Amino acid sequence: MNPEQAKSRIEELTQQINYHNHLYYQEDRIEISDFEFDQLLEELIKLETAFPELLDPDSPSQRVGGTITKVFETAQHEYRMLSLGNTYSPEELQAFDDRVAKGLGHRNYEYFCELKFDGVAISLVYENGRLVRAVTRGDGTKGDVVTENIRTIKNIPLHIKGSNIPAKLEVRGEIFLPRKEFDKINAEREANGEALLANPRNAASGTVKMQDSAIVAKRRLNCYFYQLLGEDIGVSQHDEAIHLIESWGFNVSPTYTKCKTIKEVFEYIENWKNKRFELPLDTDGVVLKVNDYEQREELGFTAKIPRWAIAYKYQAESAESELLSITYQVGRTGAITPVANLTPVQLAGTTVKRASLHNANEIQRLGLHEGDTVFVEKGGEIIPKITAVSLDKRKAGATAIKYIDHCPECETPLQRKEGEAKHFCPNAKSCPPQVLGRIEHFVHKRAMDIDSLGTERIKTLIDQGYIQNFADLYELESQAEQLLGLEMSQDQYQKSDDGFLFISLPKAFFALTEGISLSAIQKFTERHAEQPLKEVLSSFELFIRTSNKKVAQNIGTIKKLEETLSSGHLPQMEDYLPVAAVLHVLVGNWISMEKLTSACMHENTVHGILLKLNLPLSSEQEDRIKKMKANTFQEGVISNMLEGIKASMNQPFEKVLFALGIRNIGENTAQVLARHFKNIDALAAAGTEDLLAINGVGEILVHSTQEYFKDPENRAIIERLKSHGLKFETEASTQTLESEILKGMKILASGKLNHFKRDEIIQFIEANGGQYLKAVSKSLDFIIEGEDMGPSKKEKAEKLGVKLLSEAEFLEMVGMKS
Ligand SMILES: NC(=O)c1ccc[n+]([C@@H]2O[C@H](COP(=O)([O-])OP(=O)(O)OC[C@H]3O[C@@H](n4cnc5c(N)ncnc54)[C@H](O)[C@@H]3O)[C@@H](O)[C@H]2O)c1
Ligand SMILES: [Zn+2]
Repeated sequence: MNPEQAKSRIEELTQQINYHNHLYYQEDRIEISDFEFDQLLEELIKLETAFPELLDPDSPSQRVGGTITKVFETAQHEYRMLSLGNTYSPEELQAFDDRVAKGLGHRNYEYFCELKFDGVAISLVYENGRLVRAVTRGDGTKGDVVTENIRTIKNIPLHIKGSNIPAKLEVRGEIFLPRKEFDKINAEREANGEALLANPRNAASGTVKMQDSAIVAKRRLNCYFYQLLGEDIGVSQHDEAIHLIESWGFNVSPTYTKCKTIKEVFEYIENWKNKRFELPLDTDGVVLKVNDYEQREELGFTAKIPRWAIAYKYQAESAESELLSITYQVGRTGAITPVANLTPVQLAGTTVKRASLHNANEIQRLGLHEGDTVFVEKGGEIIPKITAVSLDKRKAGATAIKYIDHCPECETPLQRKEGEAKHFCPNAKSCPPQVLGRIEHFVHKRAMDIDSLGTERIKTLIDQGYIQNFADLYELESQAEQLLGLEMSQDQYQKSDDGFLFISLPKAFFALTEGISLSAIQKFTERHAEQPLKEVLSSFELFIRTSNKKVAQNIGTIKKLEETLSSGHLPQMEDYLPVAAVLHVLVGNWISMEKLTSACMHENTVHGILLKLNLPLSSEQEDRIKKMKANTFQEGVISNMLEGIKASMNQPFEKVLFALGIRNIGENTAQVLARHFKNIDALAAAGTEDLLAINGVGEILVHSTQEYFKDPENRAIIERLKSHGLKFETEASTQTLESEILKGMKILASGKLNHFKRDEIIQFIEANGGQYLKAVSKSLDFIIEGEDMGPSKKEKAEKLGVKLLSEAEFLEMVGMKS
């Protein structure tokens, strides 16, 4: 490559890297994997090394990738917050160790190793044991002050206790969102019809930079600490520092260890390669650091990274597998997700049987054909993905995968919106997973809070036609009697094309016999799965003779079953028995076969059939028939459920509004809207202007709200809910008299107030016509200065010429002089 070519390639790389850095740090999004990003950076560094005259001091190779935002105050870091060098190759890691050895004149040294946590870096400054400031890494020199948000993280000490705590110290760590929390948030977002968070790292980063600490608190972020800094911290080794901060109550990941040689480091890396997936958070490598602080000083820094530490990053593992089929899942919002079913392979320590395909574009991009051999990769994600197809192994005559055009759950033709990657089922009103999703959202703890209604129960009530939307819940009471004995899992049933009900062999055998356990019967039927039904029946007789005490009685029953099957004109199905035949044996002759068969049409469970026939059964017969059923609704469960439904009528308007599941109206928006409009009719009648005037309401929300209220069916559901006594207006506020005394004013409160708690002051300002802003800015009318308002905030306010009012002055102004 000549200097000309190098120059243009360097420019190209710089531009690309800056673009991806911007996405990654400012927008919390990615378009390429970390590996691809690191390759770009490595290429740039190589070129700059080969052509040193082309090195621009502003090159992304010389700078820490992040920047500061304009929303928060900024603070200078006392010690720069650097990045880490990284490598994916053992050879380069060995080369790093050689450099360290050389740099230290081949004296002895140790490495402190721990996992590289995939989150966001944070710096906490403590003065006299009190947390005074939390700052993001920013551009390495200065960062955003996000103290309020960080305070909400439960295991971050606000005061540190212990002896010998330096007057001033700094602790650094990585904030992360535990994978479980991430999944939970996404499940909720999906149910609310909100956009999903891409990965736990982006979610953590976005959360730390949120404007509203109350939402941050709900996200349950966590943090691992890995560094202690300060003038007189009194230790000279890193591991001692870690023990120290641990003893002060900082959360330290238990994964750390000390290694005496690079060989031990390699063992550590190998050891965690698969085990790291069992950790509660995403990790993407191992960080090794020279343990001794004096040795660190000798080794020093480059512009961007320390020379005494490096990150070894794990490459995503890949394996080959065969595509068996594609399942199309219908989400709670109707979005279709294709999932590849694969022959099981071992990957990153787990057996992989499925891989996500995201959407139709992805299938097309891969050019997937039936039965293809594919490469699967598992990175940080929990669900592996297919990265490529092995064309050499494509089977002759294989056809390309054709994407479905009808909903697999309800047969409605699928739609795809302009600019959206996913297909979706537009039948929101009666597509079962969508109905389930809405009702689950409705009963959610943070909505109507009916905790006696779990997913399985809701599903059953939908499948059996008891509810179609949440308004039906309030009419369940009148059907309590029918619910008794309702079956919850219907895996044991099959229906023929014309709607005739069959029951699995094990369940039927279990009901027909006595003294044999269901699991023994299941083992028996598994062993005989390949045999035709006739042979299975005679094998079962043999099984009874050799393993059961009640031989005569049980054989008699099976004989009767054989008779029924051969005499009647009952339909047949592999591995299943007609429910009519089993009931005939159990109930006896006094009900005709015709009646039984017709009752078995278009019913989904034995429970449904018995309701239809309304037979006077002996208790012994009832007991035996019960053995055919799945888990059922019992009396206690039903009364519990009905009580929960009744109690939910007391939920306040904002919860009811949230529960309705209007697109884009999350919990907080519901609160804001409820407070503003006070009742549902005012909200329904609100015009675009009225809505847009509210803080935090944008066009998208206006659109979905208006769409919702336009639909007569939604209005009808609201009317029904109203008639059942649900609250569709706010209760008269007990807190303050509403006034317009603060009308049009933009206000911030900072520091500790005596008269108000944090959320009270916000409520108070809003209830009196003012607007609460969360950061110091020019547009503020004034700041209410609390007891310990931060000096930097104060300075900024003064610089911008924003007026400061003491709490007493503010109280006087609103006529609440205390
Ligand atoms: N995919 C993309 O488009 C894209 C874009 C930009 C950056 N990135 C990725 O971001 C990373 C670059 O970011 P970076 O400069 O922050 O470097 P880095 O994240 O690779 O390394 C530095 C950071 O590691 C963190 N860390 C985690 N565990 C640690 C531990 N045990 N000890 C010390 N530090 C620990 C610290 O927060 C530190 O700031 C690369 O991994 C890169 O692949 C990706
Ligand atoms: Zn559907």
